[in-house]
Amino acid sequence: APKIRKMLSSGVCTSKVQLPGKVAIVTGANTGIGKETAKDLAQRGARVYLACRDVEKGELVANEIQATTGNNQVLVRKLDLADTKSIRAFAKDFLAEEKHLHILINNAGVMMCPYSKTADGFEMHIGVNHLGHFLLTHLLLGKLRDSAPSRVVNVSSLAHHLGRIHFHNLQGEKFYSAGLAYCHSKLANILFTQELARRLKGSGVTTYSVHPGTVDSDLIRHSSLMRWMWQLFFLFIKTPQQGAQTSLYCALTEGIESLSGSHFSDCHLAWVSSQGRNETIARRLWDVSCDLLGLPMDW
Ligand SMILES: NC(=O)c1ccc[n+]([C@@H]2O[C@H](COP(=O)([O-])OP(=O)(O)OC[C@H]3O[C@@H](n4cnc5c(N)ncnc54)[C@H](O)[C@@H]3O)[C@@H](O)[C@H]2O)c1
Repeated sequence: APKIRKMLSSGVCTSKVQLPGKVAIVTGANTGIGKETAKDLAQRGARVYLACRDVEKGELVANEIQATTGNNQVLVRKLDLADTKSIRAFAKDFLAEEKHLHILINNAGVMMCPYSKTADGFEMHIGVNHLGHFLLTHLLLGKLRDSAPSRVVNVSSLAHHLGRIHFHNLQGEKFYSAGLAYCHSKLANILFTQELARRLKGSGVTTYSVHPGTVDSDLIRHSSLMRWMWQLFFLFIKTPQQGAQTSLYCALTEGIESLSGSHFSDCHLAWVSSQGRNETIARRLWDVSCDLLGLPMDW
């Protein structure tokens, strides 16, 4: 099965780029796609911060990555994207301890979890997947600008095609479906990427959104239907290492800077839904996100 999976997975990042002296952050790096992304960046010599909710699990993974790559610059820091205090504390400590940030991979995510709220009262999918990463990027942007050329990769999903940004129901106030809440948040990742690219034009900081493929990971833990479908189609499902390739492609490949704001899948440009290409919605989502997080709108 692994051989067949390999054949079916066309997207492979073939970049030979090495990263000595470069600094990267990967959110949700203690499992799945994030762990494999962090491992590859460490293999290339970067100092990699594993930004994890569970520091103990993160330390185990950091030890494993250090042992397999021989890179001891793999560090774990606490980050709970469901709590803006934790996000601010992570950013404050990082900014104090590091001079540079070259690669930010906004990878962490929750999918189809039962209705719940973040510490700040945001619905969990939009709160963690979109608002948490929006705030994190905001807080780290100065460092990214100072370290340019630098990149922000937002891990979205093909599921964004089913997403809609309903501004009157952004937090599931009027109606809620866990499956759709995930799709909406992944659409928000794409709109954020595009608006960020527009605002960062000429700064040397570029940004990309990614669909990693359908990947065997813990993400589907909340849905027995998804687990059943994953088993049925297991030959078509990527390993986490294969799932990391498009994030790596966007973080590393030279010469894609003019494609800042674009969406990628299988290491190629990918189609985005019509809502995902709507500049008016992207601008309004930016403003609403700033409002919810108490941020200035012109960052
Ligand atoms: N697996 C797939 O088929 C698939 C498909 C499309 C998109 N994606 C996206 O890929 C990304 C990675 O998912 P994965 O498949 O590796 O799943 P995963 O569940 O293995 O990884 C998600 C990571 O996010 C972390 N996380 C969750 N809530 C967090 C919080 N509040 N604060 C900090 N970290 C938190 C988890 O601890 C975990 O490390 C997600 O953004 C997901 O939406 C996955």
